[in-house]
Amino acid sequence: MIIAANLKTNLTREKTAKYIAEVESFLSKNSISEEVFVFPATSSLNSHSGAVVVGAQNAYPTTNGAFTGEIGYEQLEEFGIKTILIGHSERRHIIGETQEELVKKFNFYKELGFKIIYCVGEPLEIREAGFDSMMEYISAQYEGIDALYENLIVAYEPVWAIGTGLTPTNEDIVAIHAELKKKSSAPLLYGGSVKVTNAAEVLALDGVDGVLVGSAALYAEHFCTMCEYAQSLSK
Ligand SMILES: O=C[C@H](O)COP(=O)(O)O
Repeated sequence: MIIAANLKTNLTREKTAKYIAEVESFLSKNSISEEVFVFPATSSLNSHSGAVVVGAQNAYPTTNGAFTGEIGYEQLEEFGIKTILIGHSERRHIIGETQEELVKKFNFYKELGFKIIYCVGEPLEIREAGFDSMMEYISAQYEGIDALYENLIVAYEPVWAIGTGLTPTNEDIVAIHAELKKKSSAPLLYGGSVKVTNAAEVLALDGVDGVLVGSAALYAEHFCTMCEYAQSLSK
């Protein structure tokens, strides 16, 4: 299974290094062989070797150049980063990235062979419009994306469940994942208010190949416990 921590705009470089070391040591002591990813803030990226795969939360589709405030492949390559999150709801809805921009980013990092965790998910008003409208909205987020890309992982994250403590019902997660599995056979993660208290339940659901965790992952101990749950449930 796949357990991913998105640290968002949290933790300093020093605290991130400690965090990754703690997770690494836990995985090793407990012989955990699940796929574990950590996405630190850009300023905390660093080279890492071990079981934890460190990825970028974002990067611009360029090797280098005049793109003030952005980083490109050259800055990722320095640290051996070959994994990237694309399409996270905070990038879509807060930063305002369009599908067209995400497609460019996807294609650029795909060409470089990156592992891509591509996020999709609907806001509350779309969810309230019913299942068909919701699936139509999510389908549009697959437009221009190579769903057959061999290094693709998809994360379904309802926008209204992110950082809110709200989650869809288990039945809803299973139903939506079943629909999304028709679009891509890539591993499919669930994200949105996954905590140490519900992670085992979510991980056990049909069609859930792992979780993408934000707030709760900031506690290394909680994140490690989720990795342990994944190991014991491994399917
Ligand atoms: O990338 C992670 C998701 O945005 C989930 O965040 P959350 O666990 O704080 O709800």
